[in-house]
Amino acid sequence: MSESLQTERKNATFNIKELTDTLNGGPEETRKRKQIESLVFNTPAFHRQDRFQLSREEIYDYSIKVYGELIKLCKKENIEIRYDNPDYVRLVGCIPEEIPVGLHVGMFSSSISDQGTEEQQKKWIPLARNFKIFGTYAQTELAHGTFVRGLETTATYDESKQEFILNSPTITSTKWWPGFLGRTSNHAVIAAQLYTKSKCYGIHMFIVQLRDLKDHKPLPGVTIGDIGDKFGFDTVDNGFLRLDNVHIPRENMLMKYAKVTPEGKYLPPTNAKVAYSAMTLIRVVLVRGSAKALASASTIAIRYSAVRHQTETAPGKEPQVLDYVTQQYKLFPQLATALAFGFAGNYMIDTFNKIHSEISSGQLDALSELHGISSGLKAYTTDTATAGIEVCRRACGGHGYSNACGIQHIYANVLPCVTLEGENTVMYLQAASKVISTIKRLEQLRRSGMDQDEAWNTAGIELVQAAKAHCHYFIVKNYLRSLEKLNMTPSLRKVMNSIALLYGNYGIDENAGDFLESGFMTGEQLNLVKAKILQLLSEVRRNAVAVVDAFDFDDKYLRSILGAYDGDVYNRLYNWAKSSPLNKTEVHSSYTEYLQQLLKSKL
Ligand SMILES: CCCCCCC/C=C/C(=O)SCCNC(=O)CCNC(=O)[C@H](O)C(C)(C)COP(=O)(O)OP(=O)(O)OC[C@H]1O[C@@H](n2cnc3c(N)ncnc32)[C@H](O)[C@@H]1OP(=O)(O)O
Ligand SMILES: Cc1cc2nc3c(=O)[nH]c(=O)nc-3n(C[C@H](O)[C@H](O)[C@H](O)COP(=O)(O)OP(=O)(O)OC[C@H]3O[C@@H](n4cnc5c(N)ncnc54)[C@H](O)[C@@H]3O)c2cc1C
Repeated sequence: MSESLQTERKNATFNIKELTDTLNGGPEETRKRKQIESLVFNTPAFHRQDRFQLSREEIYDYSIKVYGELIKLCKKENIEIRYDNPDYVRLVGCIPEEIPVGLHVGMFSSSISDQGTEEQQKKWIPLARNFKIFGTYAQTELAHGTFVRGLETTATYDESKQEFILNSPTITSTKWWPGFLGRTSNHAVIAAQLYTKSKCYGIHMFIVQLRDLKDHKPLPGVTIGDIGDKFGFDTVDNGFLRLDNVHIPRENMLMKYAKVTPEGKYLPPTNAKVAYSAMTLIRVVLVRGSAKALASASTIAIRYSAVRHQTETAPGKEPQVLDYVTQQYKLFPQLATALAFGFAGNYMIDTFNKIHSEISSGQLDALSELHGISSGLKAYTTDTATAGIEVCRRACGGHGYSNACGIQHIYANVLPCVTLEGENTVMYLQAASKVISTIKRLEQLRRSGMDQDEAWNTAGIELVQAAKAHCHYFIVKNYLRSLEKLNMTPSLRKVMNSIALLYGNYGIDENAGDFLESGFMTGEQLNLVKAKILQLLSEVRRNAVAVVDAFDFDDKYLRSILGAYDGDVYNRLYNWAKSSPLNKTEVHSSYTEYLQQLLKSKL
């Protein structure tokens, strides 16, 4: 155990377990979480030491193995695989890899349970829940992702056969990006333009079988594969799919809201956007996912910054880098943001569950509001967390650039979230319409003679800025309100208040221009904010390691040599480097192959 970390933990002014329980929702929730997590951390199949030395194909193969192990574990422990089962969420939440079950449960199954009729749910949900089929959610196409109404895949109703014919009419209509589509899934919920009696009724969802259940070969009319290497998400076979007049029964259209009768008559839903419900669920999940990712990166960087000593500030005295105010200004706001986003994630999940049960009973009034706030918070938290995770990585200096740091994998897994489930700019624009000052701007543009679309586009930058400000304001308000409602000992509350005040003041300092421009604050007041930040950094310093310890991440989850709980960084780093495949032999074969000839040749 690193002496520096031991001292940090001894100096803490609050009870770490109390904060862990507070963040988990109580000691019983902590107990349940740790009990469930131990199932994963004690199953060797979930932890390959050489995971980051595997080829893309080996990693995919490994992810499918983990998929199978997870299903076996859930069956053995009688944990129902549902996104609304807390034990399942705890279990899958401690596996740091993106594995196929996420999309199968979080989008394929949830689309059917949210948008399928009773009969359709009775037929498909047991198959999905018992993994008799593997599904994905195939909406995005080669040429369209954001513009859902512009998708080109067609589903044309043939009333003589009472079937839909699914077709990819153009190269641009090829489904492109859906997770676990390329190699894994044998079914998909497919978004397609519905045609009946030669009329188009827009995007609807259809269950389509893609592969034979006996030998997993693509069915007739199905061309399918992986889209190739990506920036990250290397366990995921994001795929492409072309459909050449694939026939499916009429009953495969998800018809809880919109319907097509056997005679081909279209019966519209009360709100067409209910078809988008699967996206809303994942946007809600991504808010909490961003908090967890930033908390993980903060844990690694703050522990390492307590272990790392650098530069003599006095003869013979080399301080911990965590004592540098610049290092505190990098890391403590990330820690505060992770906590703020955690509370925002809790709010989002609670709000989603409340509105989701209303929607399930047919009350769709709050659908648009849920869409607005979930889109805005998804955009704001994924943007901010992605940037903050990189700040944490850079704060680890040279070893932050080694894969031994562990932050790279967190970053690579969070980075696509600024795009998937709705490209963030477009998502901000879903919340901006609620912001009064921007509306005034739009009205001014309209009065100048612009039409709505042109005015909206011209005001786009301000709309996005307004949406960000709205989301930031909401998160600060929700953070403070959440702390007020929590029972905490005075010592813990003091620490949490300092961190929350740091988050608020840091946000003002980061956006000082807006506060000045809007007249909300003077230059003098902004100087007071900067002074307050310095004071708060000093207050947080003493407890920073104890606060990240309270996140209670297992070393097997963090997979970080720099951020391990015991802080034994240098020994581990040396042994990790020595175990690199490149060091298998004293002399690498490239010497005899190439270097030796170079040395001998007369260049
Ligand atoms: C744990 C599981 C791991 C999963 C890993 C993640 C896998 C990734 C999956 C994906 O990426 S799936 C594909 C995601 N794609 C998108 O997010 C596409 C983004 N684009 C859209 O959502 C829509 O195109 C749009 C930008 C919202 C615009 O939609 P549309 O053009 O149809 O809207 P308008 O005709 O302009 O009408 C706006 C009107 O509709 C309301 N609305 C829009 N979307 C929703 C919704 N999801 N829910 C409810 N309401 C919605 C919107 O509020 C407007 O209402 P009013 O203001 O007019 O009342
Ligand atoms: C890792 C990963 C996993 C994915 N998994 C799935 C999946 O499982 N299923 C699925 O269906 N899809 C999936 N996707 C696709 C994803 O949902 C889309 O990429 C996403 O919705 C963005 O759409 P796009 O790619 O068309 O981006 P575009 O919209 O083409 O974005 C390009 C640029 O255009 C800008 N832009 C676009 N429209 C507007 C506008 N109206 N106003 C202002 N600016 C605009 C954007 O802001 C952006 O800067 C995945 C993507 C990734 C990266």
